[in-house]
Amino acid sequence: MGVNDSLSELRGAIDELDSQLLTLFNQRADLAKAVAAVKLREGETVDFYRPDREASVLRRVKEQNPGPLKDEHVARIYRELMSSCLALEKPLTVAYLGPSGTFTQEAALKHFGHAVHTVETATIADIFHEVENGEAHYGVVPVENSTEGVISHTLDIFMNSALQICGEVALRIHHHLLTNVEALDQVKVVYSHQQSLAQCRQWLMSHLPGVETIAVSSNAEAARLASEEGAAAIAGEIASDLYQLNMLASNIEDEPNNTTRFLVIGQQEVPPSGDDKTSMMISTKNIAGALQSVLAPFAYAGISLNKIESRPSRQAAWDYVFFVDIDGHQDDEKVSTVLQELLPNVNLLKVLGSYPKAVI
Ligand SMILES: O=C(O)C(=O)C[C@]1(C(=O)O)C=C[C@@H](O)C=C1
Repeated sequence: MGVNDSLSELRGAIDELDSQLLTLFNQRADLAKAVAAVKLREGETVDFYRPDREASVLRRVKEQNPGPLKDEHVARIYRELMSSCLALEKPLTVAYLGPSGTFTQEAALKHFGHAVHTVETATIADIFHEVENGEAHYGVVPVENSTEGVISHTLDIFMNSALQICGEVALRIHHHLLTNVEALDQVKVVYSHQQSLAQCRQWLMSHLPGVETIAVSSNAEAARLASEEGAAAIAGEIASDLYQLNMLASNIEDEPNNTTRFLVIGQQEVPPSGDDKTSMMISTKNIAGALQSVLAPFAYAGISLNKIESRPSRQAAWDYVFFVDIDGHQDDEKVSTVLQELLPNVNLLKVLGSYPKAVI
């Protein structure tokens, strides 16, 4: 079959393959249902969702993909396929920062696929509460942006939470100016979340100088206000569809690689997937060289440090907690040896979770 065949012959061949794919997809779904039955038989508390297994399935299809389909597109197809298989095992509820149309919802759907049920919350703290109370199985919280840095509020909540980090999601963030007015000179007010206003600061200064900007609780809320009041909002594409606003200017973020990283939180510890990260919270003793003595053992063991952030501990003035991300899983011998070594030198060491690095 190829370019010399007629359109109807080629479409007939596609129909034939689609029928085979449909049979194979459903055979795969039957196997996932059988896996669920085995999980129920073997465990008292059952985690139907297995982030480590999902990451290795996605990595494997990307590695084995012969093309011409792009690796990332094949991974997205499998992302949705596994999401549907998991929904047959156990329908999952995932909490995100609402209202609907926020980037956190987009991140949740990117990570879990569209077969999960997403529930909105009013604040980041509420996402933690929903998961802690069992109202939601998992939650997705923003943690850092490549332009604006860390979302300190999220880190602060981790200090008092027993939840585990089960995964990470990286989302390219495109901001658009959404409004139903016809031209830029008719825009009198721009609503958005403060992070998004900051990410578009240069664009606002050069295209809407002197126009009032108002920070609100989320970009979706900004879009809702813009549609009600005839104002403008900076938000993403989903919000433009949801609130029926035109895109007067697109991709207005100052930094072309503007990316936000989100964390998936839940009640489960994730086993190694083969390519993992570990996030931890460390409180050092208030003595000279304390931070050095915490970081040096990672370097000696050849463990890469991805990130270190400090936050006031809120226990005493000028007392700090460090949030550290490293390469590797807490069950890896190299990592667990260093964690043991650190214990005598710190006031607190709390592993927030080991989880697969983002695959899609
Ligand atoms: O392997 C499992 O544990 C499954 O439940 C199957 C499956 C899949 O569809 O491949 C589905 C859900 C899990 O999160 C991981 C993988």
